Amino acid sequence: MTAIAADGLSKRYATVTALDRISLSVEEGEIFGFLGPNGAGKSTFINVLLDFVRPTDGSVELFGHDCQTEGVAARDRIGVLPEGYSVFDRLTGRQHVEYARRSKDADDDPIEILDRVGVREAADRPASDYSKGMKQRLVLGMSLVGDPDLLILDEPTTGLDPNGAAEIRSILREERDRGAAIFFSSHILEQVEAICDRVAILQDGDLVAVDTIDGLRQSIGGGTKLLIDVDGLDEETVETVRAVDGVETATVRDGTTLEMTCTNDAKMNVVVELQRLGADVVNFRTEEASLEDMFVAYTGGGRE
Ligand SMILES: Nc1ncnc2c1ncn2[C@@H]1O[C@H](COP(=O)(O)OP(=O)(O)OP(=O)(O)O)[C@@H](O)[C@H]1O
Repeated sequence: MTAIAADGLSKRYATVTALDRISLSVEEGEIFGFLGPNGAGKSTFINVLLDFVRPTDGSVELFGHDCQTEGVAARDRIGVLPEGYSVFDRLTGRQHVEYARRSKDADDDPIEILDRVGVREAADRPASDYSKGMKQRLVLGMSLVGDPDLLILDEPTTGLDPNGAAEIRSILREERDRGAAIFFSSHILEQVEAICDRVAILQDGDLVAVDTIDGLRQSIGGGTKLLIDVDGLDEETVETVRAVDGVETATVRDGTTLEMTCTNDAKMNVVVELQRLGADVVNFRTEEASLEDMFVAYTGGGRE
């Protein structure tokens, strides 16, 4: 079933278009990453899902229920890790999960939930004593209560060390495998790449790409990056290469390597252009494009 269906969703503030006619859908059983530079509109989109913000135009549904006009039904089956969440300082971890259990009318065992997110040892300590990463784990645990069909997570691995981030990724995979949809925003591209089935890239309120990571790769230079080692590489050479038709990005790595994403047709033209300039090419190789390369190619260099 479709978990999220946005149709022409727009949000305008006085002078800013935070979302510009966004249409996308997220299905149950998939992990969907939401990427974009600062100010792209990611939080605004999530805030419309939660009805903290009202759209100017268009609509969005969760499981077929409009987020604004049928809010209670729309949010009945979701778990949320919001941006800038706060915990109740005087309540223990266990009491937080009990609170989530009551409000969702669920019967999960609080200790099992706390164990799953790695804070079982701190179950009976007040949340004010928790570190930032422990608070993040606790709120993620609360979002899992009641086996929601959709998890909406704003930067779920913020504040976690690499092991913690890997544990959270494995929890998200388990949730996906039991059939839930996972929608999460992140600025950690490696994490998105490691876990997402599909990715959306948002920039200045526009959806510039929605695809699988492989699909994004294929649309940028056949999924490969070209690396050319040039003796005495100078800025003029880089600028000239950048201007070749079909070259999407061209940067310098380690002072001597020209790193580029480009269409397949452009590859030969780049080599020809380098020869014309009299550049001394010492090596030529390709590498699989990373999500970061794709993000730069799509957003023109902006990064969160
Ligand atoms: N209440 C508001 N009033 C006016 N403009 C706003 C408001 N909330 C957001 N905006 C603007 O809308 C745009 C999108 O902001 P949003 O917070 O959704 O971006 P974001 O992608 O979540 O950014 P970040 O990664 O920095 O959190 C920005 O230009 C922001 O300044």
